[in-house]
Amino acid sequence: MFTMKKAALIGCGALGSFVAHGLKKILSGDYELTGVLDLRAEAAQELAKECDTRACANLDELLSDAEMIIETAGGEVVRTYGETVLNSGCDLVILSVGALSDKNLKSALENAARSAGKKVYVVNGALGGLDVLQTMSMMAPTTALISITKAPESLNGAPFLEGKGLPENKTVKIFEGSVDDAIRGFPKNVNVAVATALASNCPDTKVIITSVPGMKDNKHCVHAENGIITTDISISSLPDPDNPKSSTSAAWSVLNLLKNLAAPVFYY
Ligand SMILES: NC(=O)C1=CN([C@@H]2O[C@H](COP(=O)(O)OP(=O)(O)OC[C@H]3O[C@@H](n4cnc5c(N)ncnc54)[C@H](OP(=O)(O)O)[C@@H]3O)[C@@H](O)[C@H]2O)C=CC1
Ligand SMILES: O=C([O-])CC(=O)C(=O)O
Repeated sequence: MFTMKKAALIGCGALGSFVAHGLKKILSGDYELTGVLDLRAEAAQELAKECDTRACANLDELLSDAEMIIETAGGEVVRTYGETVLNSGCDLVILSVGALSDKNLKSALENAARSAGKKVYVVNGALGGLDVLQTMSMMAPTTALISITKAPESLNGAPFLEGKGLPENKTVKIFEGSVDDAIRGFPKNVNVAVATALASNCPDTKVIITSVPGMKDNKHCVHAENGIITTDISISSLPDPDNPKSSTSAAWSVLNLLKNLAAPVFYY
């Protein structure tokens, strides 16, 4: 039986705020939001006030009253806090799955989760269909390609672009290469690519990133094959009004995971 769970959140930006409000509005029967933490103390204080919870000053304070930590902050938080969260006896929900492209970090988190008897949950995020990719990889070796298309303002600022702005008047393919190079070059844009590679167990997943001026949606298309199943997953979703790099659907996928964990029937 699922009993009321104490959930706390790291990262009070666009998606974290959406998740915190969603927890209060639609999941308050199953989850209590016990605290929020952000690098910017004022962001945490504002969200805490809006959601009637604690603004915590550090991780220890956040962990002091939590059974689950939801990361909506960025890969660095997964790297620096992940093991501590699990060792403290909390489950960890990860949005910045790009961090798991680091194999050492991934196995350290797996080991910590196993020893603590806790789980790391990787959400579908702005994509979807990770279950299909994982099922395919169980059946047979799977190959995958992901094509990511966004407007220039959703991509500008990525380290790969080295400060250069993308053209506002023409479509440009700006990247074609490996998942590891993609997440290094676009850490806030291609978490979906790392999720694809991990779920399909295809480290050679190819990534294509295209900038399309005037594009309204963030679009993610995965093509995967294993000789038995061929799948095409295509998701277009609106950028978050507070952060055009991120799709609000990614925050919804966190809420949906939490809903599934609390429900008697799990739509996996
Ligand atoms: N899996 C998926 O499909 C998707 C994953 N993502 C991931 O989700 C993350 C959050 O997205 P979004 O909400 O749009 O990003 P935002 O930049 O709007 O919010 C991130 C927040 O986390 C804070 N933060 C950063 N580092 C730390 C830290 N060490 N401790 C506490 N707080 C910290 C930031 O503070 P500050 O502003 O000071 O840096 C900021 O307030 C992205 O970075 C990306 O990695 C996003 C979209 C889809
Ligand atoms: O939200 C999106 O469109 C996808 C994204 O930023 C990511 O995968 O990092």
